[in-house]
Amino acid sequence: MAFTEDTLPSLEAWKCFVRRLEERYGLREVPRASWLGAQRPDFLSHALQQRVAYLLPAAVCDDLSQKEARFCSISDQSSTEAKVAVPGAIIAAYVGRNLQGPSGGVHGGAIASLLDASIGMATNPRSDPDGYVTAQLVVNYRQIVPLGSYVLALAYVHDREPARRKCYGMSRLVDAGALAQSTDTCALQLQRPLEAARRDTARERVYADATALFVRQRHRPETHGERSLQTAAVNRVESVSGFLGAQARPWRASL
Ligand SMILES: CCCCCCCCCCCCCCCC(=O)SCCNC(=O)CCNC(=O)[C@H](O)C(C)(C)COP(=O)(O)OP(=O)(O)OC[C@H]1O[C@@H](n2cnc3c(N)ncnc32)[C@H](O)[C@@H]1OP(=O)(O)O
Repeated sequence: MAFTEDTLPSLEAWKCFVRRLEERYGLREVPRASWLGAQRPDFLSHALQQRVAYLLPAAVCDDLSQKEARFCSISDQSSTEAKVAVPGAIIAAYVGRNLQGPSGGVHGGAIASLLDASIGMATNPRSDPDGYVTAQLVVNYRQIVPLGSYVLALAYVHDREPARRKCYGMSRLVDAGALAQSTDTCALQLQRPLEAARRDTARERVYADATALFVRQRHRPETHGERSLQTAAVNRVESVSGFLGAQARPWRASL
């Protein structure tokens, strides 16, 4: 997949999303060297200014099948630092009518997928997006998610046992309110977990939460042809999007 200017989110949408995240959560991140910066100096300078480490816009949204998964990174793949796992992640997503479940709200599988993806993003180092896979995911559905909502999955890693290849994470799916409404669905990997991911805050409605065990694979499945890290990450995002889309269509047809 080629990364052209067209496949990136608009700078305005991104600025707006980051500003609102900062307002709500006091998000402050350390900038990285740039792969993206070479292509989009305006993105990089804004990222450096805002100190946001990483941006990974995804196509986990209403018109999943039409939307292309989009990806960009402001991390330096070759640096040692980039090999360090990120302990936090956020996915902002629009959950539309094509994700309707039997409850009349958003389908539980779509909710589980968002929670899983966010913990996966917090668990996997940028240098190795395929390293850890979900071994166990426990979801508590606390409130129906209304169709047509904007939601945030706030994830963090609370425990790692590298010797035993295990990593435990948690994520909360909360109402994004006005925070994400003017932006594309997107995701960020964070160098520090958000405090809000750890506990309920009075400010936001919690729709669901999940705990997960991720295990580092001993043997990787065969892949066809050589894949760059970027391609692997895009594939990962596409698979989450694809799952949500595939899940949604049969439900819509049967209702
Ligand atoms: C520039 C680029 C940037 C890109 C940056 C983007 C990042 C983008 C990230 C996106 C994130 C997407 C997130 C989606 C993630 C999936 O959806 S992955 C797909 C769903 N998961 C799977 O398909 C996994 C299938 N299962 C398996 O492959 C294997 O069972 C596993 C999980 C690898 C474990 O198998 P194994 O290696 O034989 O494990 P084994 O040695 O028996 O066990 C290791 C340890 O784990 C424990 N364990 C294993 N399984 C379990 C279990 N189910 N329950 C409890 N304990 C277990 C064992 O008890 C053992 O514990 P200790 O004895 O060491 O204490």
